Amino acid sequence: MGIEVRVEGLTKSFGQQTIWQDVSLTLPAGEISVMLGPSGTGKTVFLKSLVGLLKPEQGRIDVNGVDMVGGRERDVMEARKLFGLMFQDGALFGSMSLFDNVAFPLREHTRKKEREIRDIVLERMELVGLGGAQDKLPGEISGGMRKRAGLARALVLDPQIILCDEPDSGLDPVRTALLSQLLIDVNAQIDATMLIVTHNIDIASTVPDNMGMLFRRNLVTFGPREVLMTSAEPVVSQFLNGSPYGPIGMSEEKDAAALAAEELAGNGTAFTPREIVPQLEPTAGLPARQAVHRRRERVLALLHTLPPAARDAITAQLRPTQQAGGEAQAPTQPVARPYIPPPAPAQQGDTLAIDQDRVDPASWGRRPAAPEESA
Ligand SMILES: Nc1ncnc2c1ncn2[C@@H]1O[C@H](COP(=O)(O)OP(=O)(O)OP(=O)(O)O)[C@@H](O)[C@H]1O
Repeated sequence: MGIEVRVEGLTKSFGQQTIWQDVSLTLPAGEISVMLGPSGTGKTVFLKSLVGLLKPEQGRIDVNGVDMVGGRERDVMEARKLFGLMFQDGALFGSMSLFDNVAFPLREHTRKKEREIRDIVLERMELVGLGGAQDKLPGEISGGMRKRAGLARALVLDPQIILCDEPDSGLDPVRTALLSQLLIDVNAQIDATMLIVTHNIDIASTVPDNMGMLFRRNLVTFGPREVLMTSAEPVVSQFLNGSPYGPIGMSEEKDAAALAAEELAGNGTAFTPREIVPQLEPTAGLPARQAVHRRRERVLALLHTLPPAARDAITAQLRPTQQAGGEAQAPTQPVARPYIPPPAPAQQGDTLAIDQDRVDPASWGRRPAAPEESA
């Protein structure tokens, strides 16, 4: 199971510029969380701080008993091995094949033999739908494939915490929907704690268990997804609705005069309640997400602390139903799948389609057929 990440009172500045201050939140073990926020609000800085690559001036980040801010560098380096990182652009080495890119962390951080490395790399590439593409160079493949290669690389060290920085950037809507499904499927199979930074509302509304938002150097909110989805905060409403009207401007925030002018023109940030889209479920045939059951218990325990709108939304979805026999039973999970048109004919490996055979959990630990065998 993934590891809980506890952030307390975190403040980060670069010189005179405060990026965010007094940020406190907990990423629950094995659950998927999303961090939203306009450009430049410090989401990437937050991810880099979690893994100890940037050092906030104040606060602590507890990962498996190690403080990633003030802990001994040797302990921080050790704790860093618990993380898998997926960067915006895949961050692949252009001169290395996909195989070598994905193998890189294993060669750098372990003493595994090449045969074992090969097995792990091919498994993870298969998991993300890149079976057969191991000899390609990053420059020879599509942006979607590069993302998936980045995800495969993030998975090779069996991470217990996965951080994804804008995994959807540059992807078309279909690839984004398939990527959302892939993130859910990966979580179902390895039960890792995941934090995804994204601007994409489709990912935000269908993938995470928890959501947060950074704005004006502060964490606006962080908690069960229903809290943010039902929030009447103008900045949250504006962001989720993609509206030009509200506190977010081109240079992050509008001044009071600009906001007053919008109000006068009748373009104020009136709250419009939005429908909560059901969360995606793992692809048929994969194990159920273990986090769902843990989250149900956790969220029900903190229900009384949440705003009424969030409480109602959660109660509608989570409250165990009392059956005639008296036994409490969890409600069936709502099923929501984005419409995915049939994939166009594609070259081998040049699609983000989740092929059932490829992601069959039984394939874990089994060496997939080499391209010439499967051709
Ligand atoms: N190493 C650094 N030195 C100085 N300033 C930095 C550094 N890294 C980031 N910043 C500044 O921190 C701020 C937040 O950057 P960050 O990349 O975290 O934003 P973001 O929310 O991820 O933006 P986007 O959504 O556009 O990717 C920016 O003003 C950026 O210029």
